[in-house]
Amino acid sequence: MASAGETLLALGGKRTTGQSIRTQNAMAAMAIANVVKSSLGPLGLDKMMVDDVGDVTVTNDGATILKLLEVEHPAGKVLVDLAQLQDEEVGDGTTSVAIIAAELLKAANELVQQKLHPTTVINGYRFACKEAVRFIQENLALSTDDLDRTSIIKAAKTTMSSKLISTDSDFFAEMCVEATNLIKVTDASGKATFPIKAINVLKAHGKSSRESMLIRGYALNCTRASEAMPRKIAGAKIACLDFSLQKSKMHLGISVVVEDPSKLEAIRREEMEITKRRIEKILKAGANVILTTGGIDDLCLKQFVEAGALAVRRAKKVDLKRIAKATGATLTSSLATLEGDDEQFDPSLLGQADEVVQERISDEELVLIKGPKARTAASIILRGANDVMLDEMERSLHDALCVVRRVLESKKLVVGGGAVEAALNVYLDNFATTLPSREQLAVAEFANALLVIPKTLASNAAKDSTQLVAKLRAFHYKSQTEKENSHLKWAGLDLENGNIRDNKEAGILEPMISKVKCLKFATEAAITILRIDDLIKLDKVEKQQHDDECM
Ligand SMILES: Nc1ncnc2c1ncn2[C@@H]1O[C@H](COP(=O)(O)OP(=O)(O)OP(=O)(O)O)[C@@H](O)[C@H]1O
Repeated sequence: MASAGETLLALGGKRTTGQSIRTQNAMAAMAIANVVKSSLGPLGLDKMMVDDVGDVTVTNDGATILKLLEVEHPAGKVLVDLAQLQDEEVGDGTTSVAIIAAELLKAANELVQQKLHPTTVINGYRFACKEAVRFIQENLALSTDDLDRTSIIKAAKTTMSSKLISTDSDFFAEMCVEATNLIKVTDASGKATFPIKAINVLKAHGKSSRESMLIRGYALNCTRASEAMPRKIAGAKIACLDFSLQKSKMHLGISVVVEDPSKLEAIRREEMEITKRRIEKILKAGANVILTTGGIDDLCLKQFVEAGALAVRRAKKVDLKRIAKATGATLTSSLATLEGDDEQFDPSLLGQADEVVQERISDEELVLIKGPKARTAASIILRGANDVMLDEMERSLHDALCVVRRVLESKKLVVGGGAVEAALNVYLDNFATTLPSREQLAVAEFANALLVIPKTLASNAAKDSTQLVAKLRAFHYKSQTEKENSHLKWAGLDLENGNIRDNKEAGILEPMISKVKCLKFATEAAITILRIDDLIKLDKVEKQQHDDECM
């Protein structure tokens, strides 16, 4: 039987409308946010996820937790997508965005229950979000002049404070800032960008995380194909190939009928000759380092050894793409020319680097491409006890790299530890009273919903959240109403001591873009779900019945 708000469809399915669907969606969003809530902040805890084949993931990253949850509820899925979006756009703040969105939705649902039209709530939320972003940009952002290397390191440390590597955050923050600076690219207009995908992160079992290292250059987790090849090549000319240098075989489905048995040997020889000729062409173009995604036959290795070249087989395609970008090479998938005649390998396809060398780093042999000509490159080798730990270290490092990049690109920071949320709460609360329309209620609820962040941070740190947040609001009220106390706008939570402190001085800094995007995305997601007032769910077609019909 259908429950209240649900009607049965003639087609075979269910339709849920009005308040019932709104409450259902808000509850689903809250359920999802509650999963990640306890992982927020420096004293938040980790989650252990075990998938259907028994793979274990231990993480504190909101986006990863939500991705692994396999949420089925449509409104819940919006929240999962929201966290992914924040992850892609900013890299950090994924837990916060899910929590704020769920809180906004809960508040909106209550307003609608009090007979405020959803459209009014939506307008109020949009208005409040716009005003909040403006307030952050004008009053809460730390200007470019205050930014130096230490501030960037502090921002990286803040994002790592909640992660597994928090105890070594000084060490890793330095490493992230150095690595990001290494891959700086300045375009023609003089604008600097930091494509952090160019940083290759390798993971190696064993030793402690402190023994992780940064390498200037691209580290390829492969060794040279033969011991007879040189270990080091200076003035490297690099060919990046996406095909095998093995005995060439006929394509599948092609058959050659040979009537004369003596011709068989000739065919075999020619098969080998084709590859030999290819290698000759590559070497003739000037290549002395050959990297390929495919295999290299032992017979062909001889040619490389004789030419004094260094060849690497079975490299990952993604690595070769990055090496090609860094050295100015072109990843070549065949030697065929457009004219269709004989195969060619043009010297312009080669990339250049100061040196390519095989070195023993930690316990492994790696091929390093040092001083690439087109762009600089950086690699980080992570050390850790086991896979689970290394994976989480990689995720945390990724978050920190994203934060460093954002700070370097936008050059704006805000203070963390609930400072921004509390300041916005006080400001929007006052701002709401100046609005003579119904939207006033929605703006006030928006302001209240933001307090979920300091409240959760405090309760995760086992502190009295009600008292702490009240104290924090009082500080921010003073900062906004008394000119001589304006420095109190940097007041945030001191979670270790359960107090309020100047978080700017304490070095709890976050990129401004992370907060701004977090607010914008959370508001948009809440609005998307709030707009729904009808859910039509069709019944699944019974497979058994379908099979019977087919028989
Ligand atoms: N030392 C600190 N003292 C007080 N608050 C802190 C401290 N370090 C971080 N925070 C706060 O913790 C929150 C960030 O927590 P966390 O890193 O767990 O979540 P997230 O960044 O939202 O999501 P994720 O890291 O999972 O993508 C921010 O609000 C930040 O201001």
